[in-house]
Amino acid sequence: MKKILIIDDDREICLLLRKYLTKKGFETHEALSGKEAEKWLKKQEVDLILCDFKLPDYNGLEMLEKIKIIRPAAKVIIITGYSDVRIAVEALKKGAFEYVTKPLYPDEIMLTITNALETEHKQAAPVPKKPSRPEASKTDFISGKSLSAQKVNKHIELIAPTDMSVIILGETGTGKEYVARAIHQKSARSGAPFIAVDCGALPKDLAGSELFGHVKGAFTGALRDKKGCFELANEGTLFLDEIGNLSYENQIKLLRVLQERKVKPLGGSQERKVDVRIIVATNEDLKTAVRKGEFREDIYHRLNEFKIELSPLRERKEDIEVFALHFLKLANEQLLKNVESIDKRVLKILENYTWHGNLRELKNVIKRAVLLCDGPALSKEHLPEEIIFPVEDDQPDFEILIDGEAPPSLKAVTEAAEKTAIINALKRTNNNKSKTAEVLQVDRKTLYNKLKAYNLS
Ligand SMILES: Nc1ncnc2c1ncn2[C@@H]1O[C@H](COP(=O)(O)OP(=O)(O)OP(=O)(O)O)[C@@H](O)[C@H]1O
Repeated sequence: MKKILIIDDDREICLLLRKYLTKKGFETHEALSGKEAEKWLKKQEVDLILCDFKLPDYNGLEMLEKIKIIRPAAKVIIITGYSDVRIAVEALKKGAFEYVTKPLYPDEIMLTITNALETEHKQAAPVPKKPSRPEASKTDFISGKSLSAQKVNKHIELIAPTDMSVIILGETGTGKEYVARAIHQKSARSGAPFIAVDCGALPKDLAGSELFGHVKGAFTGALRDKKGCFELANEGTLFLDEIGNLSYENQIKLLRVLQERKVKPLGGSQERKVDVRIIVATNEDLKTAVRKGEFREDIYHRLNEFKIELSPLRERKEDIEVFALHFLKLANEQLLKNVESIDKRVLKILENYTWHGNLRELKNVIKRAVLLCDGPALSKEHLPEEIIFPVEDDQPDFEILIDGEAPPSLKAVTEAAEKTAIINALKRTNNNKSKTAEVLQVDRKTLYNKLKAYNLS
C-alpha cells in the first residue's frame, strides 16, 4: 500500500484528503506543521507528500528543501492558492513533481497523484533529472503562429541536423526543455538518450558526481561505480537547464569535457570518451553572469554556437489560442472529457492575462477549466477569478496619501511615478539593468543613480 503524507495546518483539508485517499486505497498520515512533518519523515518512509505552500513555520520551498534531504525519493505535490502560482513554479524547479491550486478537486488530485507514482516506476536513471513530468516525454511539440514562434521553429529545423551546441533563453515555462527535446528528436541522435538535468536543483555536494560520475570509494557513501549524465547521454543529447547555477569547480570540469570530449569520474584516474551534444538553457542573461565573473567566459563562448530566444507568452498573444486549443485536447485525453471549444470571451480574457508562468501556467489553467466544465465549451465561469480579475501586480510599494491633511507635493507624485516605472521595467527585463535603461530611454548611469535614490538595490 502506498504511503502519503499530508502536510497542512488546515485540519479540514487534512480530514477531507484523508477520507478521500483512504477510500482510494492509500495509507495516509497528517502533519499540521513543517516541524511535525520533519520529525515524522525522519522516522518513516513515504511514497508521496501533499504539502500546503503556506505552513505556519515553513514556506513550501523551505519544506521542499528539507524533504529533499530527508526523503529524496518521495514525490512532492505542492498545494497553493492561485496567487502563489509563480512561487509554485519555483517549487517545480526545485524538485516538486507538480502543483495543484485551491480549491482542491478530488479528480485533479487523484490524477496528479497517479501520474507522480507512475513516474516513480518508470524513472530508471538515477540522475536527478528535472521533475520528470510525464507529458515532457511525449512528442507533443507544437509551434505557435506568432512571428517569434515561427522563427524559433525555423531555427530548430536548421540547427537540429548539426552537432552545434545551443543556448536557449527564456522565462520559466516558455518551453525551453520542449525546444531542446525537439532539436534532439529531429537530429541524427534521436535514437540515443536525451538526458535533462536541472543544474539549479542539483544538491551542491552531489552535483559533480551526478554530472561526471564517480568510482566506488570516491567518497563516503560511494558504494559502487556510478555513471554521470555525460556518460548516460552518450551518443545522444545532454540538456543542462539553469546552467548559470553550476559551481565554479564544476564549470572547470565542464570546460574540460567540452574541450576534450572526455570525462573523468570523481575519484577515478582514467578518462572516458563521450560523444554528447550539449544544449543549455537559462532564464537569466548568461552574458551578465560572465560580466559579473559568475560564469566562465570560455565556457560561454563554447556553448554559444547558436542561440534561441523564447519570448514570454504575454508578448506573443497570437499564440495563446493555438496553445489553449492544444492544451484543451490534451486535457480532454487525460481527464476523459469531451470539451469541444473555448468561448470567444474566454480567449479574450486569456489573451489579456500576463502569464508569468507562461505555457506551463496556461496549460494548468486549461486543464483545471476542462475538469470543471460539464458542457461542450469552456466559459468564463471555468476560469480562476485571478485570471478574470487579475490583481495588478505592478503596484508601487508605497502609496501617495490623497486623503491626508496635506496634498502630496508634485515632487512626491513624480518620484512615485518614476519609482513605479523603474520597478515595472526591471520586472519586465528580469532585472537586466542595461535593458531596463533602454526601455526607460535613460543611460545606465542615470538608472543607477535613480536605483540608489529610490533604494532599489
Ligand atoms: N512547443 C510546445 N508544444 C506543446 N507544449 C509545450 C511547448 N512548449 C512548452 N509546452 C508546455 O509547457 C510546459 C513547460 O515547458 P518547459 O518545461 O519546456 O518550459 P521551460 O522553459 O523549460 O521551463 P523551466 O524554465 O521552468 O524549466 C511543458 O510541460 C509543456 O506542457
